[in-house]
Amino acid sequence: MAGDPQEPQAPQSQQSQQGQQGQQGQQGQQGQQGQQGGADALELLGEHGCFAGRQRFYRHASAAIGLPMRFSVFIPAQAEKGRVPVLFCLAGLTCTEETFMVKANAQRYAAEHGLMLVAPDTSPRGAGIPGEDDDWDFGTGAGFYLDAVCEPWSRAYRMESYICDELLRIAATVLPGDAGRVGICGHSMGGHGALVLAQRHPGLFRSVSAFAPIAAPSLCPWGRKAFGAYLGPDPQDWAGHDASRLMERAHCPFPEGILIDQGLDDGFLAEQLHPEAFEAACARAAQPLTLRRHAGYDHGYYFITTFIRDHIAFHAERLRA
Ligand SMILES: N[C@@H](CCC(=O)N[C@@H](CS)C(=O)NCC(=O)O)C(=O)O
Repeated sequence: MAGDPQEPQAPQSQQSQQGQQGQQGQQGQQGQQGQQGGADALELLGEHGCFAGRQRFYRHASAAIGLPMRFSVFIPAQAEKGRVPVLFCLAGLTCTEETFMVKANAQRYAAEHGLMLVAPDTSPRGAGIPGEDDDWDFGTGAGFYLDAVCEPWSRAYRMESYICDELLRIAATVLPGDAGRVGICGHSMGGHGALVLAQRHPGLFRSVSAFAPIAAPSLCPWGRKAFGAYLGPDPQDWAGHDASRLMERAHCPFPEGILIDQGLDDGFLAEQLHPEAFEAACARAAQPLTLRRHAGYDHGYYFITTFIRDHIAFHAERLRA
């Protein structure tokens, strides 16, 4: 369990989480950074056998956030033979680094395809910012996967840098991920994160999908509340962090398509999610989009686990080369 620090029972070859790059196959430019100075040292909090691979939970001192951060990773058995493609899995409001791994059943399909899964926490924790724990949809558990520019949030709420610089580097150096084959998916706030980070960092992420994403945060209460505090009161300043507004000014950033699943019994759909705005933006941008609307499914993980197999296969196909 991620919340219980325990003595790791890692195999001998994995007890040190640094300096094993040479055994994990080829490493790219980012691998060089991971070897210097021990800045990316990881503390193994828990490890479990899972579909012939390893499910691990880590804590580390995050330079991007300035606080300890936790993340989880599923390493498939294929990593014993060399670097493997990586899929970042971003969870929604109130979730932790544990939620997706425990509830989505993604490991079963990631093991089949040889994909490594990385699930970060959903915000910094314990930043000491007044009000950070007051609301379930803002502050702790609600980092929105962006770098805040407004004080006091900008002191720690830097989830975009954390994921795109720090965690990606760790995944491809200390861990056996391939920096050239990285995809991103997410749920709700994490779906927003996936659609936005993929568009903001097209060189990093080669595939993108989402479950019930907050697809037009400028238009919904969750997004307005978070963006207003993290990015400032002027909605003009939010355009670069809104999946639909980014797509409106793009031209087919993902020629191999984007996959979104949305439950039609989702209680947040009408007020918070706005997939139709992203759909319209994709049409304008000539971006292929598969947006599947499913009667009878709500916002939760029973919905996600129903369709996770398709998302893992979608990413595996695009990350294979
Ligand atoms: N405010 C409610 C709703 C939060 C919620 O639905 N969070 C979604 C993401 S937006 C989630 O994935 N929750 C975790 C779960 O369903 O296990 C709560 O605190 O439970």
